[in-house]
Amino acid sequence: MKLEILNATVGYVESGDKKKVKSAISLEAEQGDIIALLGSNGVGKSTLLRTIVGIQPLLEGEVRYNNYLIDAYSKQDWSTKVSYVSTDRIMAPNMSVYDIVSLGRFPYTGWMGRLRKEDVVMVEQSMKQVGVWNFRDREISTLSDGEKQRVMIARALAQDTEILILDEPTAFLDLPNKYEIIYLLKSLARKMHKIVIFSTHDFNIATHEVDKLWLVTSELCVQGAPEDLMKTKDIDSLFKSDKIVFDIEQGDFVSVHDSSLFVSVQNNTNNKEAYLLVTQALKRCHIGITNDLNDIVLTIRDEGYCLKFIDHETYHENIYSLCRCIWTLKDA
Ligand SMILES: Nc1ncnc2c1ncn2[C@@H]1O[C@H](COP(=O)(O)OP(=O)(O)OP(=O)(O)O)[C@@H](O)[C@H]1O
Repeated sequence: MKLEILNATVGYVESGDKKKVKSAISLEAEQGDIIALLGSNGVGKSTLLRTIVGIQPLLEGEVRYNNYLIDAYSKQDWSTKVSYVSTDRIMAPNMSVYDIVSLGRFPYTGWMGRLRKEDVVMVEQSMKQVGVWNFRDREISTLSDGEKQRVMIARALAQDTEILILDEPTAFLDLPNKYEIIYLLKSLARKMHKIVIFSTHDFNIATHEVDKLWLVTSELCVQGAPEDLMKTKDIDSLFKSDKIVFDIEQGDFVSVHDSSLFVSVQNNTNNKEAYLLVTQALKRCHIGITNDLNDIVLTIRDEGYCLKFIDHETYHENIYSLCRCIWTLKDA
């Protein structure tokens, strides 16, 4: 199973005119891959995903699946190969979870078709697999965002396709739910050998949880393991800003700033965490860290924090109070 996008241009057609959003897209996905599509706002991620699904026309180039152009597949046939979870709101809020998931069987039954025995098996199996079986009789509008997202994944799973495409499946979810959805998608790729492609703005999830990135920016379109794109520095181009820069040690974008004040930090405790938290707070306050003991000296003690500058010492029970004091020095 291989999906190939070859020198493609994606966009939309307005009053008969082709409006290009992104050109020169060459990417591929293989069976068992979980791929995060990363790119800045408006670069064309959703447009690309909708083009693969067949909702928007491909303007130039080719999209192939198992060597065949996707246009060679009938609409019906393609819907047995690709399922799609969009960001659109569910149009029928009164429908039950069971009925929504059953819609996933449309390529096999037709929109109004009755579910056959094998359809029922697939619908129920999908609900159990993603953990929505217990609310099968609830109206979709009564579910939380995390639960709704699971239902939409169950619907896509019931469609029984080799490729699963999701547009921002973790948007609006809290951290535990984000990770639960990503672990679920990972298991669909690994255990069910599907191709899973999802767009996201969750940089940390994309770089720490997936096998491969499709990185699309206004200048480039590249693919590879997150670390490959860190090595080539392509990842740096994701956000063009003088406020943030990619830090390879942290594996994340960090804010950049010029420090006008420097502090030497002494840790008089055996607690490494205390040191890490203090240095994190100093960075947040845009304070530089130095080894020069002639500067301001901050001593971490078991009972709190001592800040010494010139011949003046202040004591602080917590980091909040310490930071407020440092701010006054910075402003002085
Ligand atoms: N059918 C359409 N009609 C008009 N404009 C469109 C259409 N489809 C896409 N666009 C425009 O194409 C550009 C890319 O949109 P798209 O939603 O693909 O970006 P995106 O990378 O997914 O953005 P985001 O990260 O903000 O979701 C936008 O400027 C959008 O307004």
